[in-house]
Amino acid sequence: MTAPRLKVNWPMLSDALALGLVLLDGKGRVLHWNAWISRYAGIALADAQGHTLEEVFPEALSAPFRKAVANALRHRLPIVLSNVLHRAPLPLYARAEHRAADQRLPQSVTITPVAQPGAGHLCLLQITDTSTLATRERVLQLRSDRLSREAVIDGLTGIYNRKYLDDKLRAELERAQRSQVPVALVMFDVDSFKAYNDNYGHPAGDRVLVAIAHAAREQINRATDVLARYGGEEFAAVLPASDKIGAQRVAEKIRSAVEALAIPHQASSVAPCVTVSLGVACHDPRDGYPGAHELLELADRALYVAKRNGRNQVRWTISSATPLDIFPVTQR
Ligand SMILES: Nc1nc2c(ncn2[C@@H]2O[C@H](COP(=O)(O)OP(=O)(O)OP(=O)(O)O)[C@@H](O)[C@H]2O)c(=O)[nH]1
Repeated sequence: MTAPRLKVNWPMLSDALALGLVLLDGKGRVLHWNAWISRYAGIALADAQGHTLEEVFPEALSAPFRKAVANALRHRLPIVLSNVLHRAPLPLYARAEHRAADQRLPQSVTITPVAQPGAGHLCLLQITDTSTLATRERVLQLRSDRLSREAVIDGLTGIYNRKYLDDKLRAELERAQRSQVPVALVMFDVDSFKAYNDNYGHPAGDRVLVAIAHAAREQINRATDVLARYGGEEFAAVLPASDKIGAQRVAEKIRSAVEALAIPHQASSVAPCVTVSLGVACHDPRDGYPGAHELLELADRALYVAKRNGRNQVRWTISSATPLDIFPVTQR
């Protein structure tokens, strides 16, 4: 049994397609295009037939597109212009306001050489609208940006988290070694914070951490400085290209900014308000190459001395220090 023969109306069928079709002759002149192209180009087929695409779209076809069509006609090379590298080769617009703003429809274009007996070599262009793909890509990009941000940001205070600071400290120590510039680390910790939580409640304690983070951030001016919540009620700042004078100044500014917040703390063993103790470790590349862990330990040791000596103060040390080389900054 033979299959029933159907006389297909190809032009009608191509007009029903949800993609653009353009057929060019061997000289690159339009032989035919479908209704989809007429709609998005805003040009009737009759006005395009017999003209090259440069003549039809004098307002700029992308250079890679023109080259790809020429290669298809001259060397019979098929090509796909993906929307990643070539977002919109043809001036096609979904809406009039997009045309006014030259906001082209995102497209993917497939260019195929076609041998037509009796008519020489033709070239078929298929153009698909990739705007939904582009929207999905944008959404995925936004989501991925958000996830990358969340991975390095502390949820409570909005400043960087420990992981980011550890990475940054390692990178800055390497850079310090290469460029022979100093780098400093400040660690600070809220004084009598257990007593604060016990007295005012955990949510009030959280608000104090947020206020301290914001106050400290305002004291850190350089774009390359990084302030992080290092864990619990402990914070840290990496100060690239800072020597001990600069780092001591920043640490003292943080100390007095927290004091100036004047957050009442009746249960503190130090002052009637919330205070912080700070330890600074400065690294001069001429003293060798300490690891991040070593510098953190030095800053922590200085912080410990600040705590032991009465809190609400800054103590500092340098990377070539012996365990006893911890010096005061805060003047009393
Ligand atoms: N509200 C709040 N409290 C926290 C958070 N993380 C840690 N803490 C509390 O911080 C307190 C730290 O207590 P300690 O390590 O004893 O230190 P401290 O009481 O501040 O005493 P010094 O540091 O010696 O002045 C603990 O009670 C923790 O529960 C947090 O995210 N929010």
